[in-house]
Amino acid sequence: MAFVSPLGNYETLAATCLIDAGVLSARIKAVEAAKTASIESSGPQTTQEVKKLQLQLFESAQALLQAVTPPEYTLTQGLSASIMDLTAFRYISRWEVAKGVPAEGSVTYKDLATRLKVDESQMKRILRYAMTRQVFIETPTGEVAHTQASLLLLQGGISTLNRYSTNRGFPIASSFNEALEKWGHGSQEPNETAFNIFKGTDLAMFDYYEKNPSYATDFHQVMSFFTKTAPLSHDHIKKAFDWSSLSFSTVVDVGGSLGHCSLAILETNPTVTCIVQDLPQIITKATDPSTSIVPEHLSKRISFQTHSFWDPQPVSADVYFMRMIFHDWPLKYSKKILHALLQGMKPGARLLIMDYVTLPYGKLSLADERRMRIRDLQMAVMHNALERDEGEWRQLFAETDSRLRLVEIRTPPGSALSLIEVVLDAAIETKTEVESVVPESVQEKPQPIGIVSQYMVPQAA
Ligand SMILES: C[S@@+](CC[C@H](N)C(=O)[O-])C[C@H]1O[C@@H](n2cnc3c(N)ncnc32)[C@H](O)[C@@H]1O
Repeated sequence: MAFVSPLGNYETLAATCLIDAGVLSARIKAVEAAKTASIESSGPQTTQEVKKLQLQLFESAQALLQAVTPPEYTLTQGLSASIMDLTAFRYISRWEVAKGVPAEGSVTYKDLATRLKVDESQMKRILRYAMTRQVFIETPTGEVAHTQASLLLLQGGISTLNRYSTNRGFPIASSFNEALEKWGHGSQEPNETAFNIFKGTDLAMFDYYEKNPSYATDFHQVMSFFTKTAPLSHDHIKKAFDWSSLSFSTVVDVGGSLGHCSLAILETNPTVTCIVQDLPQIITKATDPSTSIVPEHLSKRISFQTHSFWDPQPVSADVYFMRMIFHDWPLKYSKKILHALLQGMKPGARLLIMDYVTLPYGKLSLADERRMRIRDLQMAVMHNALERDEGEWRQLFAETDSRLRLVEIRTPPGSALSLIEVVLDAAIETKTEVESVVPESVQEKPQPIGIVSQYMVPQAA
């Protein structure tokens, strides 16, 4: 007898949709009424509120849809749809179809095909499929017009992400099985991945990017797009830790890219200085006046240093900040990063890791659960890495060095990332890199319970 997942009964799920729909409609009506009466409706805040309610309804509807989806659908028709979504979006992105359609009004298939220099019949079939996903629409006179979704393809961030997902993400992920066949199951080597099969390279992804900076551009654009989304907003960096408690401290931002996180930290405390470390290509970009993102008023308190986190940490600082670094690396390599960092850390120094902390299966809404699992698999196919739960974070610290004490895990409301605060205790013994067994002293030592409060996940990362 198959296990039927407890998704709740149909009436409850449908009632939730009805309530959410009612609240959303009422809010939209109130906003419209305020506009008609020329009453000041509070602008972006109102738009945000409506979006939030729309998202709530979308999530309730997904839960209902999931409950009523026939079991065979996901494995058959649903799968065919996923394949054709990717095929159509890949075509649309490659031949920049969105740019050929006027933002207002419509265009005939013939004129559009001529504009794009493609075959009209092929294009029409692709677009008619995409229309089933609300991307473009056919007007009553048989012409092509934009929908809200297709218009988004004219925006930098979303079109870059769409191009990256269809051209890179999809072909890379589809090589996952080949990577396992070639290198075996459970490899922890970052150069034995689906990415390596896809590119035919023996370089790990970030090393490949260092050697092929133009190829890396898309990735960095996608990262910068994600950083602007609410769940990865810099505000969470400011709120996750009491930066004002630091006095004339130096923060080393390891793998800090162009320094965007450090800039957020600097804004919280005028006595703090930051050193951003990253690979040579990135530091060149960060310090080149034409690509630097550092505003004049913060330039005296931030510096950049070429440093690979595989090498001993050259700076002895009060605080080390590492955001979205460890999720790119499996246990074996994360331990190596920590060992190299420990070379520069003095007792009492703090390591602030801002990264994902996954929750046990089933603790999140279906939509959030799915987003979390997507990210985890992205790490698997790109790097043989993973998103960690609290136990896996504890394991990483305990297996690296018994002096690394996890103080607390905090998740600011609305943040996809948690702040994991770790202190280097003054202690007796440092484990060597080759040892991987958790020593008895650590097993017996009561660990503080981490606080994983509100947990939200972004669209992807
Ligand atoms: C996922 S990005 C995170 C960037 C930034 N910390 C943030 O939160 O947006 C990973 C960063 O690690 C850097 N990186 C990769 N390998 C590195 C290495 N060996 N040493 C230092 N930085 C490295 C990459 O260049 C990139 O900037």
